[in-house]
Amino acid sequence: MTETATATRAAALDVMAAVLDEGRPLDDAFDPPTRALGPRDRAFARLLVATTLRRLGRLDRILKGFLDKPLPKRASGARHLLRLGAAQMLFLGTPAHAAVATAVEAARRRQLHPYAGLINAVLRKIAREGAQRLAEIDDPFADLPPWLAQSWVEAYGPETAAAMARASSCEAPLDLTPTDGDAQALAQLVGGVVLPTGSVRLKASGAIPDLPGFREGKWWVQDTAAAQPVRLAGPVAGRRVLDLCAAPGGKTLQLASAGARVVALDRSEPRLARVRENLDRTHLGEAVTLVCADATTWAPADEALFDVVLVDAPCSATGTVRRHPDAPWRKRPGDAAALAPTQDALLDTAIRLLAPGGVLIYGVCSLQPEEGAPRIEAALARHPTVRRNPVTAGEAGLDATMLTPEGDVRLLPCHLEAEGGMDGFFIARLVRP
Ligand SMILES: C[S@@+](CC[C@H](N)C(=O)[O-])C[C@H]1O[C@@H](n2cnc3c(N)ncnc32)[C@H](O)[C@@H]1O
Repeated sequence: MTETATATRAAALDVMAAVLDEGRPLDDAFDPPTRALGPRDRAFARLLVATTLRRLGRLDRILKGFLDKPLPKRASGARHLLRLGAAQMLFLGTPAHAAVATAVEAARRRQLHPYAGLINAVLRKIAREGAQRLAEIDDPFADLPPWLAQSWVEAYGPETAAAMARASSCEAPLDLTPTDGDAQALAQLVGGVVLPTGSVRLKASGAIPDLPGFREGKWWVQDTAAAQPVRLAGPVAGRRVLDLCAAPGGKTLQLASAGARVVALDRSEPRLARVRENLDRTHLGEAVTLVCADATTWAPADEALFDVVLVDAPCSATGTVRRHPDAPWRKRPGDAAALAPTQDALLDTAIRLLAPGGVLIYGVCSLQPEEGAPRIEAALARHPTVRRNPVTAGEAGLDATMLTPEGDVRLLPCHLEAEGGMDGFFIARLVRP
């Protein structure tokens, strides 16, 4: 077994521990343990951890069946190595002898000697019988924490929730938004397809900066669901637009590229720096003023109101599980409800700063019902100056299955299933007559 193969598994183990034991987001946790690996090993470590997290429920069920008694809490390192080893054999096609040997070596390297024998024995059993056990798991919700699955079943019904769960466990394709608005030309340039919703989709991609047109700023990465809020704002050219939660800037770029004069506000300075980078790369910075402030208390110095206000609110982000497979395991049942006061306060600011005749778009990349329609109902009750402006089928390529009876947009991971799905998103459109 090569030294680098063991180092890659040991690094993957460290990332798993940071995510599952310390609750750190995968994107933050990945870099430090894997920095010393070469690009290929790093890519494999990422694939391995992401696959293990995506299939965690199934892997744990299978492992449980091969353990005589549950592993103690202090053995979490051994548990992660078992999960990683099983994921390699059952989902990544790694030969059994390699998966077992590297797991045992990685255990020794991380001072988990007492568990080396157990890891060896359990992974050998999985090599023999794991595929059969996997085939026997007939549960679409197997890879979601039970509270999350339950919340989807209650909100959407068992059939839709099952389709959402299945779609959420697939890797997300790469969606691009063209800087000049010409999706057909961009699809040709990158070898992608234009979705009914207007984004360009790539089924497979290498490193993003190596794709054609990236360095020239011809596009940015944006899931097609995340591109819908701005598409529903109507014509914005020449209009004064406030993007209240702007970073990292996907929607600010859309607004600027459509000719709006944008104030892009976010409370996080480091995240605003990413908006600046994106604006520089796409040459769209001239039309945008960046503001670092808490949106719930902010007012513009000139006190002028805005024609369009966008609230892409912080949320539990359960609609983005496809690209953040760590998220379900780091979230807790009360997370969505805990964000309601912030979402309400952001809506209050948006309505306070909306000019007569103006449009307000509220969006969250969440599938949790409490972050969607109830926030809008509560805002409408607090502010009789605004009303809903229902979205209709056909707008921005959305079909009737993507709309609620009230005219809000409810995008699900299983929408556009044949094309590879989309993130979950809730969008509401309000106007101040
Ligand atoms: C969902 S993200 C926005 C994504 C962004 N609109 C895009 O399309 O790339 C939510 C953002 O809200 C910001 N945020 C959260 N609370 C805020 C507040 N009280 N004031 C301003 N920004 C806030 C976060 O820093 C985060 O960048």
